[in-house]
Amino acid sequence: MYRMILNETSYFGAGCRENIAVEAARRGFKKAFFVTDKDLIRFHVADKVIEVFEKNNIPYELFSDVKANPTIANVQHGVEAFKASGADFIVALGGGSSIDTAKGIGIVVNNPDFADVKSLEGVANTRQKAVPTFALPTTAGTAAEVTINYVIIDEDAKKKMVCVDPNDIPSVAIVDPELMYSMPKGLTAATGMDALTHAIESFITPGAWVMSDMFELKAIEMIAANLKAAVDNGNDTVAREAMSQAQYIAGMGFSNVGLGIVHSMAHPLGAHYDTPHGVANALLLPYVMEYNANSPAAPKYLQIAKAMGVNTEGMSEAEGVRAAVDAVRQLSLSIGIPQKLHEIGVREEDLHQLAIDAFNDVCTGGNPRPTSIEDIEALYRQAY
Ligand SMILES: NC(=O)c1ccc[n+]([C@@H]2O[C@H](COP(=O)([O-])OP(=O)(O)OC[C@H]3O[C@@H](n4cnc5c(N)ncnc54)[C@H](O)[C@@H]3O)[C@@H](O)[C@H]2O)c1
Ligand SMILES: [Fe+2]
Repeated sequence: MYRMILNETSYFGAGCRENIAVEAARRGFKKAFFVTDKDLIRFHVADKVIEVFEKNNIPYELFSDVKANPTIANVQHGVEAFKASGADFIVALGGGSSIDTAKGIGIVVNNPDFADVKSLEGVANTRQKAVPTFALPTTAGTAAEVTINYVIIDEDAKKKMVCVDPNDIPSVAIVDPELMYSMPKGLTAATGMDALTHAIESFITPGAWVMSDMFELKAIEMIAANLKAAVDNGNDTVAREAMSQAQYIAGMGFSNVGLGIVHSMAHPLGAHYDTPHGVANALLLPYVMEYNANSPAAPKYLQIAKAMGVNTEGMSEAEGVRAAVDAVRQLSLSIGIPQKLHEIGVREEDLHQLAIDAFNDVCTGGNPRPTSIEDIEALYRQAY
């Protein structure tokens, strides 16, 4: 048996943010609680949504107390601000950080038993759907606008909590590439590699099936063909549009079948050093792909290589594995991703603790090769 949970309605394409007004009117919503972050205000991305509110006389309350790699406090402040606002729906604009914070807010407002936020970790037993949310991604990476997950840092425990809850899925996704043009090169590169990691991990996870495979292969193909162009020229409208769609397509799959230990290993880096999520994934991905090739997923590497643009005709399974890993490493190098953990401030003496945290991450269950704390620590050392 397989399950697919997706948005009620999704829009794609340049300028599609105008549909905030269409959907709000259709649903009879009166006031928006607008969740975003300070950089998106500074880069005038938030203005593009505020213009839609103003043009259509939609009152809104701005909440921008969200940090990259958001915390429990971000969610709790948001819950208080939402209650005081008189809003009846949420508009979340941002990368994964703003959208995930909005998901946490929407869940806690309608499920007050979980006000501590900590109890939402893993698969929480919430009873009510979140406050209806329209999610507008500004990065082409996390696909948080279509996933049933959100990731919040518990600062006391120094831990990224992965929360999995179908009640949090945004009702409307609005994927407008014009909200992504202002991403600097490094952010475009890192978030694009996050999307590639989603596609590859969920293509080889044991729960993958025909429909998720269809999404993930297409996403890999689109990312391989467009990510470098989007990094090289942020105003390349074709590459930006393709990336905005590719990351969503990857999300349709991974949200429903799960990920693997690239994500398990990336999360503690975010919690301990505030490493940007995409950088952590991008750096670890080739090492973990090599490790996971020793699993029942090995035959699928040929398909990954092919989707990455490699001519795989006549290749053996072992050659397919090599080709897939090489293609990913090459793409990563070509867009300036750091290749070693010591370059991004990770401390060697922390690697054992990081491995324990990674092993206990929710994503570990989706890995195609059964793993252990020792194996994960060895992978961190290899990437060090
Ligand atoms: N919900 C999910 O399914 C899911 C999946 C993967 C990752 N995540 C989580 O998402 C978070 C990472 O999200 P992210 O990688 O999208 O980045 P982010 O939301 O953390 O944003 C990083 C920085 O980039 C800025 N930024 C975003 N869009 C911009 C734009 N268009 N122009 C200029 N600056 C912009 C932000 O203001 C912020 O300062 C992590 O916490 C990660 O764990 C969630
Ligand atoms: Fe991710």
